[in-house]
Amino acid sequence: MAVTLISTTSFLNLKKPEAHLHLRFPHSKSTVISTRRFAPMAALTTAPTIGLCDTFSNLRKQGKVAFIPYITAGDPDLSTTAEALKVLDSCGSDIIELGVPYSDPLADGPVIQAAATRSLAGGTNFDAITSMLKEVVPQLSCPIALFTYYNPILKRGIEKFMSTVKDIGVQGLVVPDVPLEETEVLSKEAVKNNIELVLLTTPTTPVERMKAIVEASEGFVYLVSSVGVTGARESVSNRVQTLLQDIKEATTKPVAVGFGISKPEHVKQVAGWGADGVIVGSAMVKLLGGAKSPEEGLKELENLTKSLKSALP
Ligand SMILES: O=P(O)(O)OC[C@@H](O)[C@@H](O)c1c[nH]c2ccccc12
Repeated sequence: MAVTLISTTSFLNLKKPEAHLHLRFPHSKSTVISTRRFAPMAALTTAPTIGLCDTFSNLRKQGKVAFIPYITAGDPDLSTTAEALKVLDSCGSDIIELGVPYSDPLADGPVIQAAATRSLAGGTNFDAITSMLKEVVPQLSCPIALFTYYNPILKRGIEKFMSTVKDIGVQGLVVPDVPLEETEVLSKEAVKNNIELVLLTTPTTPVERMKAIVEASEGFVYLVSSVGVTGARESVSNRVQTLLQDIKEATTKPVAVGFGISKPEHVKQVAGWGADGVIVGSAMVKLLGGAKSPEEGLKELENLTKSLKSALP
């Protein structure tokens, strides 16, 4: 079973990595946003999950669009996260994006920032997440998307980080605050560990930079639908349609759209514009983090997933 640890590159075109501490994600042109997987083992084992790219090509053959939910690991706690992964998987998610909580999630809006704070306050750390994944991944039929910022990777060391996540069957990597210029370092280690490196492009990424990004992206290209941070929006900008066209002129790689998507009509619209996948985060996180009990959160997560998934071709 392969877990896809998707780590994004280069939301911010940061000449000096320390600069990102003063920048909000994503920005005006000046800070061009480029873009840069617990019970005893073998409890239930299924065939190894295919990778990101293969997941998309299988869906493409069936004329389907990937549904990719995001939740924050450890919010409200890791055992609920383990259950949530199974719920999302059984409700038909094609790739599940799981966030590693981080103290300075500059690309995240209030919902996901609060989830990260709760999770860290509850003692969640990277080792606990990977041991949970080691147990849960064999029970899932879809690759998990685990989301992390650059510091946790640097703190652990890129090589050690990559081999650790590979051991849980990870196939991809995405980090929102790493400069595109440093993508190469991640990419080399990623390839060595058979990890697909997913890169992101945004509405403010200049065409030439977007082309370099989609060229280097593995697995799929993440199109950030709107400027600003993550968070459910009332509507999805029509600009996504032209952004998708521009990207599809530059590459045949699958493109998944994220940011702001939270309703079936959003999902329908983005799929209708030609997206190969839709990513829904804050709307999911809000249900889990805001519920009176984990059971209630899981039930609401199931309902939202089913309603969004059913809106997809
Ligand atoms: O929360 P939204 O608006 O539905 O967007 C998806 C987003 O949550 C997920 O892909 C994500 C979580 N944290 C991020 C940081 C940067 C880019 C993307 C993300």
